[in-house]
Amino acid sequence: MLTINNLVKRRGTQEILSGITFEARPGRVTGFLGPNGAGKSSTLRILLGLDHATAGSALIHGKPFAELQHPLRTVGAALDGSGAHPMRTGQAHLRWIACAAGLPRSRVEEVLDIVGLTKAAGTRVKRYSLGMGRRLGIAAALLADPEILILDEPVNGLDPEGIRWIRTFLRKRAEAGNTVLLSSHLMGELAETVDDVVIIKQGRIVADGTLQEVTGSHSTLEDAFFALTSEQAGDAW
Ligand SMILES: Nc1ncnc2c1ncn2[C@@H]1O[C@H](COP(=O)(O)OP(=O)(O)OP(=O)(O)O)[C@@H](O)[C@H]1O
Repeated sequence: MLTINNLVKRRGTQEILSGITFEARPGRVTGFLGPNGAGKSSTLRILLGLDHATAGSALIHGKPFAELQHPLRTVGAALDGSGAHPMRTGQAHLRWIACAAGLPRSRVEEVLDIVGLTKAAGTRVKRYSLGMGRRLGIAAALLADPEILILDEPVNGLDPEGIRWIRTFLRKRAEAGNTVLLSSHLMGELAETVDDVVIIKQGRIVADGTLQEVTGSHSTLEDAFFALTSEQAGDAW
């Protein structure tokens, strides 16, 4: 369970998060959606202990990330890129992380299989496509088999096959009882994947509910998203 409560972040004179409140629950895929610069990554970075909040809290099972007893077993995250050295193979990258985290080597082969990278395990990361890099980032996040998965813009730039794979993968994760939180500025690709939707615009939550609730009277989630996020002129996309 992820609980974000009245989160505020100021950078200099700019308030980039203004009282963000929402939850992501087990067994569900929660889509954290909003245009570029809305504050999605900033929220996720605070949740993962990579940045400090000015006020409010972002808790994982009721605790800040830094206080988790078993952080890797609790939460896995893939933010931008795979984070792998381009000259390393995907397998070597994962073995290095597994070793540092005290996880068995055999788990590397398991996660390579889960993300469909077994055949490319021995290929250097510099030769990976964008989609393969995403899969490698997800594989690293899965190494300790965490209950919670947090992905920042997982479908951005992927081809239809890659998007389909991510959708199926996330649905399976949630159906197994895990909590999945993903951010995106793309709506069309996600409507079939998410159970719950949180929409952020200019550092404020403008909608929060089940997919059906947020879609409301609009014909699609994409229409609802545009209606909720394009009220003011001059919004950046
Ligand atoms: N390190 C930083 N220093 C200063 N401002 C920042 C920093 N990181 C983010 N911001 C600003 O905070 C705001 C929110 O940015 P953030 O990256 O969280 O948005 P986002 O919703 O993830 O956008 P995107 O979809 O483009 O990744 C933006 O105005 C951005 O310019």
